[in-house]
Amino acid sequence: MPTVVSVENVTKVYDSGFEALKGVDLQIEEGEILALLGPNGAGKTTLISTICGITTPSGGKITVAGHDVITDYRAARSLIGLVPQELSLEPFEKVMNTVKLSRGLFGKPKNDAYIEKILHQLSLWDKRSAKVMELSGGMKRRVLIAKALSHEPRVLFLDEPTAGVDVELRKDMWDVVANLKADGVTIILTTHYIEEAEAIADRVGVINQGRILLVEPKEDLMQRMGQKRLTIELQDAVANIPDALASYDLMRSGDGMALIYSYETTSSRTGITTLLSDLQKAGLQMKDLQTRQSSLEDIFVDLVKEEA
Ligand SMILES: Nc1ncnc2c1ncn2[C@@H]1O[C@H](COP(=O)(O)OP(=O)(O)OP(=O)(O)O)[C@@H](O)[C@H]1O
Repeated sequence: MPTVVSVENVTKVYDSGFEALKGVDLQIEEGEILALLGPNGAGKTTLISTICGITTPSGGKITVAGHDVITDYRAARSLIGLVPQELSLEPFEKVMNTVKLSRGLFGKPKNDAYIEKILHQLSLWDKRSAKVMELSGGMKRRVLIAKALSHEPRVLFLDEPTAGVDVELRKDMWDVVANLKADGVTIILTTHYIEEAEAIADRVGVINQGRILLVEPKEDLMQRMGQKRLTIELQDAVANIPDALASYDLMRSGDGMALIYSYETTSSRTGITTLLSDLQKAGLQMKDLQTRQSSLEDIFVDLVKEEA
C-alpha cells in the first residue's frame, strides 16, 4: 500500500514549554483504517492538529499525498477532512446548507449529487431540512462527519468519533466508517475505546507521553503480544501450589479453588498437556477448564505500564 500521510520526526513544544510530541514517526497507508490509542494527554489531538495544519509543529516534516503541510498547505489541507472532538456547528442552519457551506469554504464547485450521496450514507437525508439545533447529539456528530466529507477528502481524521454516544449509535458509526473505507477513504481515528480499535481498525498505533510506542496490524499485535490464560478449576481448594508444579509459574486464585496458567498463543508447544498430567500426578482433581485470549485492552495496559 502506498503511503498517503507521512510524519517524520515531528516534535511539538507548546508555548508553555510543554513537549507534547517527542519525535513522532508515522506512515499512514492509503485506504487503511488506523486507530490511535492512548490515555488522556498522550498527544493524539496534537498529532492530528499538526497533520491538519491547525497546529504548527516545532520540528520534523509532514506530507499528505506528497504535499508538505506547511509549504504546500492549501493542497495538503484540501485532501484532508477533520471531524473535531467538540461539536462546533451553526445551530440555526439547516443540515443540507451547513454541509454545502463547508464545501464552498474549500472553493469546490457545487455538486448536489455528491452532497446527497453523503447525506444518504450518513442517514441524514431525511433530516436535510432540519435545523442543526433540532438534532440529537448523535445526529449532530453525523453532520460533523458530513461537513468533513463535503469537499471529497482522501483522508479523514476522526477525533474521538464516538465519545458520549450510546452503544447503538457507536455501532452505526462503525458502519459509516466501513462504508467510507469501501469508497477508498483513508481513516484515522483516535479513541479511548479499545473495543472500537479492535472492531474496526486495520492497524493500531499506541501513543503515550508524546511518543508512538508501536504501530502494527491489529491481528499481528494481538498475536505477537497476546497470551492465553488457562484457568483450571479444582474439586478442592489448595493452600499452596505443589512443588512438582513450580516450573509452570502458576497463579493461585484467592480462594485456592483455581490455578491459572499463562501461555503464548504463538509458541508451538503450549505445555498444557504436560501440565494437566503433572496436575493429576500431584493428586489434584480438576473440575473444569476455561481459556481466555487477552484482548487489545490487556495489551494496551501492559504497554503503557512498561513505559511508565
Ligand atoms: N495549547 C496548549 N498549550 C499547552 N499545552 C497543551 C496545549 N494543548 C495541549 N497541551 C498539552 O499537551 C498534551 C497532549 O494533549 P492532547 O490534547 O494532544 O492529548 P490527547 O492524547 O488528545 O488527550 P485526550 O485523550 O484527553 O484528548 C497534554 O498534556 C495537554 O495538556
